[in-house]
Amino acid sequence: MTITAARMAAVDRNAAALDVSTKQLMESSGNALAREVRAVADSGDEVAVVAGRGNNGGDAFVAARFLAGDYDVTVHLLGRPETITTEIARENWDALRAAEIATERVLDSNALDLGSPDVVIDGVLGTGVTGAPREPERSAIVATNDAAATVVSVDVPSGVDADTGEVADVAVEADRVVTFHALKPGLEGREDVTVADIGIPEAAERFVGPGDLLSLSRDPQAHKGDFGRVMVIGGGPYTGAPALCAQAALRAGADLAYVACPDPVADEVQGYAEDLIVEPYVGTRLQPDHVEGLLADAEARDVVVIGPGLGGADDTLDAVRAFLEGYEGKAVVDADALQVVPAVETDAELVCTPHQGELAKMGGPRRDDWAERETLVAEFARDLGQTLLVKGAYDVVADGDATRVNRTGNPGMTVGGTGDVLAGITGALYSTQGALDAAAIAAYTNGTAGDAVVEEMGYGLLASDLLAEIPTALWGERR
Ligand SMILES: NC(=O)C1=CN([C@@H]2O[C@H](COP(=O)(O)OP(=O)(O)OC[C@H]3O[C@@H](n4cnc5c(N)ncnc54)[C@H](O)[C@@H]3O)[C@@H](O)[C@H]2O)[C@H](O)CC1
Ligand SMILES: [K+]
Repeated sequence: MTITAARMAAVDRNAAALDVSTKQLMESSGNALAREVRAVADSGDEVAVVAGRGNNGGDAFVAARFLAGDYDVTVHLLGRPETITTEIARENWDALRAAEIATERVLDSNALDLGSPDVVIDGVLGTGVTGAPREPERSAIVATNDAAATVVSVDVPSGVDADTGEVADVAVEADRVVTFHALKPGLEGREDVTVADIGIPEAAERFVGPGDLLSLSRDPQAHKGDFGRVMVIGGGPYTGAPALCAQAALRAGADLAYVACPDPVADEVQGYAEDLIVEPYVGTRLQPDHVEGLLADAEARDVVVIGPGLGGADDTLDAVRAFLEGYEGKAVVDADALQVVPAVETDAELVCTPHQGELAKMGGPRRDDWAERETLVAEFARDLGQTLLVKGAYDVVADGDATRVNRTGNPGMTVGGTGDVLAGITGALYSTQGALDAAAIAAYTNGTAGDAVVEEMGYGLLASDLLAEIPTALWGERR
C-alpha cells in the first residue's frame, strides 16, 4: 500500500494527538536510516549528509548523530540554521553542534563541496516538497548525483513529488531509499527501497483524528469561493429533520442550503431558520410525480441529501428510487430513503448514513463485534459500490477500499435529530471532499460538536445545540 504525502501529514498529526510526537517519529526515522547506512558502509567510511531545512533534513541530522562514532560524518546544511523550518529539526541540528559533529553551512548554491565520500545521505527534500527543486537544493541534488558514492535517500529521492510520484527534471538517483511508515508514490515496485516502521500507531490511520481535518484547508485555491450548494430533499411527516439537516450544512460551510419539501410544511421549515431556501412542491409527502422537477433542480446543486423526515410511505420510497435512478451526482442518503439503495440502479455516488437498525434493513451486517463489524461494513460497502457511514458508539466509515473509525461523540447524542445534523454536515463536506473523507470528517465533527455541548452544559442536549458548535469543531481550536 502506498500513502500520499497529504495522507502522511494527516497520519502524522493524528499520531501527535495520540501522544506520539513528531519528534519521537523523527528519532525512529533517523535510527532506521542509520541502520541502512551501516548496511552499505564500512567502519571509518566517509559519510556526507546533505540536508535541507525541513524535517527530511531533520531525519538526516538524527542519523548523523547515530553514525558519528563509527564513521567520518560531515553534515552539509543547505542554508542558515535560523532558516530551518521546524523546531524539531532545529533541535536535532543543535544536538549535532553540541556534540561537535562536523557541520557545514551551504550559503551559496555553488559552495557545496562534498569531497569524496563513500556514502551520501540525501536529506534534501521529502514529503514537504512543492514543485520542482529550486536553488540551492537543485545544485545539491546535482552534486549528490556527481559523487562517486552510494547514495541513500531519506523517505523519497529528492526531486520526486511524494503526492504524485512525478520525477522532476533534476532528481536524486538513489542506490537505496529508506522510506517511513509506508511506500510513497513513485516507489512502488523498486527493489532498492526499505519501508521502515517508525512507531506510528495503527490507531493514527484507523481512527479519524485532527489530522483528517487538514485536507479542509490544504488547497484553498482548489475550491475558491465555492463551498457548495446543498439540496435537502426531506420533510413531510416530519419538519424538524430537513431544517436541522440544511442548517448543519450551512454551519459546515455550504454556501447555500435548499430544502425541497411538501408545501403544507414549507412555512414551518422556513420558520426554523430564515437562512434556508425553501422550495415547496404540491402535496403532503414526496411522490413519484415530484421527481422530474427535483431532478431538474438538483442539476444546479453540488450535493443532494435525501431522506431526512421524508417518512417511509410506499409511494415516497418509489419516488426516492426514481430520483436515484435519474440522478448522476453526489448524494447523501439517510433515514427511510436508505432501504431503497441496495436494489436501485444508479449512477449517483452515494454516501449512505444508516444506524445499526437501518443497516440491517438494507440487508447489511447485524453483528456487533467491533473488529468483525469493521470488516463486515467494508464488505457491504464493496458489494453496494457506495460509501457507508454506519453510526454507533464508534462510527464505521468504509468505501470498500479504506475503512475509518470515529470515536468522538457521547451517549447524549442518541437524542432525535443528531443523525439529521450529521447528514447535513456530510452533504456540505462532500461538495469539496471525496466521499470517504467527507463522511469521516463529518462523523468526527458531529461527535466533537456533541462533546463540546455536553462539556458546556451536561447531558440533555438537543440536536439543535450541535449547530453552533460545528464551525469550531471543523475550523476552531478544538481540532
Ligand atoms: N510524516 C511523518 O510522520 C514524519 C516525517 N518525517 C520526515 O519529514 C519529511 C517531511 O518534512 P517537511 O518538513 O514537511 O518537508 P521537507 O523536509 O520535505 O521539505 C520542506 C523544506 O523544503 C523547502 N522546499 C519545498 N519545496 C521545495 C522546492 N521545490 N525546492 C526547494 N526547496 C523546497 C521548504 O521550504 C522547506 O524548507 C518526510 O519526508 C520525512 O522525511 C519525520 O521523520 C517525522 C515523521
Ligand atoms: K530525500
